[in-house]
Parts: sequence; structure tokens; C-alpha cells
Amino acid sequence: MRIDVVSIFPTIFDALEVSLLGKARTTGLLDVRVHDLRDYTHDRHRTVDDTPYGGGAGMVMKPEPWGEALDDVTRDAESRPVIIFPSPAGERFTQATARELSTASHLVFGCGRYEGIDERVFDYADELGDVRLISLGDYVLNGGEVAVMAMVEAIGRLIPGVVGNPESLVEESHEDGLLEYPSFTKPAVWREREVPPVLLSGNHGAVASWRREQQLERTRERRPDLLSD
Ligand SMILES: COc1cc(COC(=O)c2cn[nH]c2)cc(-c2cccnc2)c1
Repeated sequence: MRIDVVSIFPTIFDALEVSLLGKARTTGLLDVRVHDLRDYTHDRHRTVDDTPYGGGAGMVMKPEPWGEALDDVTRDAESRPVIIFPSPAGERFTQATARELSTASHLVFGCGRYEGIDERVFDYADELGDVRLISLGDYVLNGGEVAVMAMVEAIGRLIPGVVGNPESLVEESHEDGLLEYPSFTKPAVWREREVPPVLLSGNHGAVASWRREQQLERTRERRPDLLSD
């Protein structure tokens, strides 16, 4: 998978080298390219924002740099990319979204800042790829960069070969629509707290039933919304 990221803070994405995705990049499973939006400006101050038409507080990201940046990153695309803009006004990002996007050949992420991006950019981008505004949650960040880091990690780890043990991807929260069961490891007793005896019983059927019940109990308590979907 090829991933292009456009941002006015490209160095933030140096952190992707450190995470599990660093290995995926060296093995060629992931081809991650980060671009500075200011490289697509032509004025002395490398301006990327301006005041909003119609008035109002804050600044809006200008369309021209975005148009040139999106042209550039899609110019040599081997397939029609999915062009994703993190936004508080976007569709909800879930494990199902991550799974869907992990099958794409080419993802382009556009990191908005300020009060957002001139709306005409999304209309233009639709000529270049499938545009998706995606929200990580109902809160506002200063920019899309942190959201892109989270999405790239959630998507990247689902690509075969990126995570060492694919078995570990199956028994995770949200993979089966429920929260994951509690985990324990040695010692069997720690600060007078015992590991649930069923987990030491060697009875795999009883362990599986206990874990399923724990998943349901936790989901009922913490995320009843997942049970009504
Ligand atoms: C401060 O104003 C913002 C911030 C952000 C960064 O993303 C988030 O805050 C976010 C993402 N998931 N949950 C929250 C994005 C936009 C934006 C981008 C494109 C179109 N419209 C708006 C605007």
C-alpha cells in the first residue's frame, strides 16, 4: 500500500518510523510519503490560510496549495486513491473503517488546520480520488495530523505481514463487535490478587466460555451502544 500525507507539520510523521510501521516501510509493505503543504505555495511567506468569506473567527486553508498538492501526489498514482480528510464533521472511524481501508492500494491523507479547508478542495479532490471526511471522535483537535497518525496505525496493522502474529489481530476489541476480555500473565498471585482460577484450569472450553461472558459483561457496562448496532 502507498500512503501519501499532506501537512504543514510533516515532521510529526517522523514518529511513524518508530512504531511498528517502520519495519513495514523497510520491507516495502508500506510506501509512506509525507509532503509539506507549504512546498505548494509560491509567495514569500508560503501562505496557506486566509480570512473566511462571510466573516467569522479564525482562518480557512486556501484552496490553491491543496489543489497543487493533491495533483502532485495523485499524478503518478497506479490506481484511484481514497483521499481522506480527518474532520470533526466526518463519518465515524471504526475498526470496520480501518478494515475496509486496509484493502486499498493507495491512500492520501490531507491534514486540515485552522478552522478547516476551503470546501471547493473536496469537490476538486473528487476528480482525483474517492473523498472521505472521517472523524476519530466527537471532539476538536488543532489539526488532522494526530488523527492521521491514529488512522495510519489502525489501518497499517491490518495489512498482512505488518503485524508479526496475525492471530493477535483476531482476538481484539471490536474485531467481533465486542470489547476484549481481561488478560492475565505470571505471577498467579500478585499483591494478594489472584488470576481467575478458570484460566489455570487447563479446561479450554471453560476458558472460552468465561472469556466470552467477560466480553459481554464489559461491553454491556462500558459500551452498550455496541450491542444495539
Ligand atoms: C480545528 O478545526 C479543524 C480541526 C481538524 C482536525 O481534525 C479533528 O479535529 C478531528 C478529527 N476527528 N475528530 C476530530 C479538521 C478540520 C477540518 C478538516 C477538513 C474539513 N473540515 C474541517 C477542522
